[in-house]
Amino acid sequence: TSPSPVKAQDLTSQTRTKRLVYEWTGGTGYGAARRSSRVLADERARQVVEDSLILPPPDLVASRRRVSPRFAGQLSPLGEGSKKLPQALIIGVKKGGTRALLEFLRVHPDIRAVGAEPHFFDRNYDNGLEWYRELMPKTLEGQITMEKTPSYFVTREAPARISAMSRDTKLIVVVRDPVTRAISDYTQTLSKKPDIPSFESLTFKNRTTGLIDTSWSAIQIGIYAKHLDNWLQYFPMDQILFVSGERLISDPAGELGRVQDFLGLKRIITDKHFYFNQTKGFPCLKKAEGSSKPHCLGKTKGRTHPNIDPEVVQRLRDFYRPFNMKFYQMTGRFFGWDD
Ligand SMILES: Nc1ncnc2c1ncn2[C@@H]1O[C@H](COP(=O)(O)OS(=O)(=O)O)[C@@H](OP(=O)(O)O)[C@H]1O
Repeated sequence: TSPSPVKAQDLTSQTRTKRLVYEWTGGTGYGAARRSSRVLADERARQVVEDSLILPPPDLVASRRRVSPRFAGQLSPLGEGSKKLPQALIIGVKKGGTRALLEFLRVHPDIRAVGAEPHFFDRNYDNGLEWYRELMPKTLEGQITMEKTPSYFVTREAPARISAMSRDTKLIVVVRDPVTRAISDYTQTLSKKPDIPSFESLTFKNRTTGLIDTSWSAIQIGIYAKHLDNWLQYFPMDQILFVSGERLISDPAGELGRVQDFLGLKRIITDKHFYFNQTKGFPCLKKAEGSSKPHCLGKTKGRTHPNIDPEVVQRLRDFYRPFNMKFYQMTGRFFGWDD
């Protein structure tokens, strides 16, 4: 089959992204002031990032699939309404707090969301938009359809594909301190594969020189500024909202206020909807969507992290600092990860 227009567009984007990434890694001046061997090592690492950031093409599913029951969304009253493509997406980041945000947003009567992660714009794109639309819950006039798939944020093709669906799609990214995010990511993998090497050994290409292995996805995902560059080729900044993963825990109502404003919704989700569950150690909902009972997220959310060698944590903090600074500059928000 001949390539679709979207794929041709993707290729142009790849070239453009590479050029841009090159320009800003060379031109920001971050690190130029203190050119220690560590900084030089970081520069080398950034070069590696530039080459490896373009993630491998997704494992596209060729055949049209039947919609699985686990995708079944919420029903509108009396099952009325129609299925629409999402107008807003939570695109990342993995382990940022994306499930908490979606569960909290579902409390809003004007939001209808798919529970499972459709992975349409990365793994299932070849299934086509109709397949995607079928996954969505029915909505009434004025309601917003949403889904969350955290891997979109680091998928090279995702911005062009989402823009091809609708240039007006609103994008939400929950970001979290990249060092804690990496440890959280590792903790999740460890829970499934207990025999993997230690976090410390996976972090470095060479522990003696301190060269960080930026090809390890746990590290690469946290280079937010670089991934964001790719999105900015297709979407203006005011169409992307950044939610602080830390604030989502310390002040969920505050962050939900910002999200409701961004989506053009009345601020219905407020402080009254949350309580802090001491046992869970996280905010929970007093009443989940469609229920009268309190609801905390499940056991896979809020895992205990292993202790990581403090020197390795410090090395990672040093590595991420210039990328974080760039990210604060781009988004106009200070996330406070480098205090
Ligand atoms: N209210 C509430 N309850 C439980 N957990 C919360 C909450 N708010 C944010 N978080 C944080 O969400 C982290 C998991 O992020 P994601 O849901 O984005 O993970 S995933 O990418 O979908 O696997 C998860 O990471 P870990 O603590 O490392 O497990 C939590 O820290």
